[in-house]
Amino acid sequence: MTRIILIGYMGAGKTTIGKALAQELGVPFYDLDWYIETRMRRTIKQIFDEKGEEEFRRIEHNMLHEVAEFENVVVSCGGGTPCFYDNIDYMNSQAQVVYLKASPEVLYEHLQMGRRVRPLLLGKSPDEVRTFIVEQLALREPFYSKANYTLNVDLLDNFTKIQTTIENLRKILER
Ligand SMILES: Nc1ncnc2c1ncn2[C@@H]1O[C@H](COP(=O)(O)OP(=O)(O)OP(=O)(O)O)[C@@H](O)[C@H]1O
Ligand SMILES: O=C(O)C1=C[C@@H](O)[C@@H](O)[C@H](O)C1
Ligand SMILES: [Mg+2]
Repeated sequence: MTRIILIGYMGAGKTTIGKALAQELGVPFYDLDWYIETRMRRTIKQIFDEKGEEEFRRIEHNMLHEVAEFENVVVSCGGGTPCFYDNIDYMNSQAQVVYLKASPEVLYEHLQMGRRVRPLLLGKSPDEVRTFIVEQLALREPFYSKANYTLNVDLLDNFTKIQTTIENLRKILER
């Protein structure tokens, strides 16, 4: 049985790498943010706006328990998922959990790509976003580093190297 969960800060590449890894392993891919959006029929931003972060975290916790019980899957989490409730311990008990570790500089670069709305970064200037990443990453690192595997993705920072990331992941997971 293959059950792999990717965690890490916003922009680390959980969705990008997760999707590609699932395709290679021939198993379904679930992105927890997308799963929540489909189940709630609301975007993550709408949930934050309408219900607040605390309620979002409660929904996220419940939905994590749904997807982490599927068999033969790759799941990518939201950036904050491991940092609330007992989510990280629960994930470690259910799956091979991989922390995609990236420096604030690489995270910042990634967050400039794509057009995804990230409620926690809205309304911040580039400098404020940089400072926010450094400070929040320091607070979250103790949770992320509990993952039973860690892969540093700083050196794998371009599109062709996404394949190298997948190969490295398969090696450490022996999949
Ligand atoms: N190894 C990589 N090399 C180059 N670009 C990457 C790499 N990983 C991710 N990216 C790019 O960085 C951006 C953010 O990646 P992605 O959306 O997968 O991050 P995430 O961890 O899922 O973020 P979030 O927590 O906000 O959902 C994307 O545009 C993606 O193409
Ligand atoms: O880092 C976070 O706390 C978040 C990351 C996103 O994936 C979403 O789950 C949401 O925007 C919150
Ligand atoms: Mg994502």
